Amino acid sequence: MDVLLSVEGLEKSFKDKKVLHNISFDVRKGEIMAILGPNGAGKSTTIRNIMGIMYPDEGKITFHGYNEIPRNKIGYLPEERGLYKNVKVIDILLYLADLKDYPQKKAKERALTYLKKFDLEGKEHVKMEELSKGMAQKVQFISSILHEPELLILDEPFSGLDPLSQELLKEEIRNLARNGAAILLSSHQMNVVEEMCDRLFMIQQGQKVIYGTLDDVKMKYANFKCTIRGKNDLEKIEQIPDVQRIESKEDSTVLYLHKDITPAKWLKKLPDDMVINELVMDRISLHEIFIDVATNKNLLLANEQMGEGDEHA
Ligand SMILES: Nc1ncnc2c1ncn2[C@@H]1O[C@H](COP(=O)(O)OP(=O)(O)OP(=O)(O)O)[C@@H](O)[C@H]1O
Repeated sequence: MDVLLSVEGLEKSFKDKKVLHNISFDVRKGEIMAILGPNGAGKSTTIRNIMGIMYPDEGKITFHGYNEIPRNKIGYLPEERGLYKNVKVIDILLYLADLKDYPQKKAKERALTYLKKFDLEGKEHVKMEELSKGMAQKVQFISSILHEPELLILDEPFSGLDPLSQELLKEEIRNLARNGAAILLSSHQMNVVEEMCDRLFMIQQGQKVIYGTLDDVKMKYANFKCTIRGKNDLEKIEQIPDVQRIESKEDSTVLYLHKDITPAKWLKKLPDDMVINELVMDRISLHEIFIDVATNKNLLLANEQMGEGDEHA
């Protein structure tokens, strides 16, 4: 896949506090790439540097290999929401499209199509201040895609949206990627990332901790866990080999297993008299990986496993 945006060796400090350390990743045409990390990790700072809202101390950002970032080819939904309040929906959409040199007639057609798609038909002449928060957010999303950007940067696009609107938005983001847009998405909703993204880049305290395809990350980093429903003595469960951690509730137990176990072999080690009403063997979720990384539990492991060589997997 063609690399559209390339970020190389980004460094950024605020006064004497360094908040980005050697951040490098790329976003390719037609992919949805997630940028993840705990609060304060450096996601928005990275995005603001890409958008030219601030400048890096070191490093290079290129678009199709060129240093010049063409603003009219980028769509951006910032973390801070809010468009001009005292302006009608259609006027703000056309104004923003015009700023990107996008033809007005086409912009109007697209605006009306998207308003309908996002359940905002008939709202084109309503003032922004009269919309609900979620409605205004959908208009802001429309403003970020109206000019058919090649690169779309979405900072927490789903926050504050009801489930139906989230689904509509997800579908539209997938559509845009299918049609060739490169999408960089920042989200704290790991289930959404797991559902939608092709690759992910995770930052912790301004440093890369994980970078790779979702499949790669799960294969290399998500150990197996075994959930057993059935009432069993904890003492007996504790005898089972290759278990890293046990979470036990009333009649359900989750066994987090060591890396490198072979599921079929491990299952044979369960005691014959164990009460099993139901058993599920799967890998830990991205949500659990995130918590492990954010609490530094597996930080070392993450760095070891996702070395430079894996980046272009
Ligand atoms: N303008 C600024 N001046 C000084 N420090 C800043 C500024 N902007 C961000 N920071 C600091 O940089 C670090 C990274 O912040 P950033 O907003 O990039 O994090 P984030 O990953 O987007 O977090 P969140 O998930 O909370 O949005 C934080 O320690 C923050 O306090």
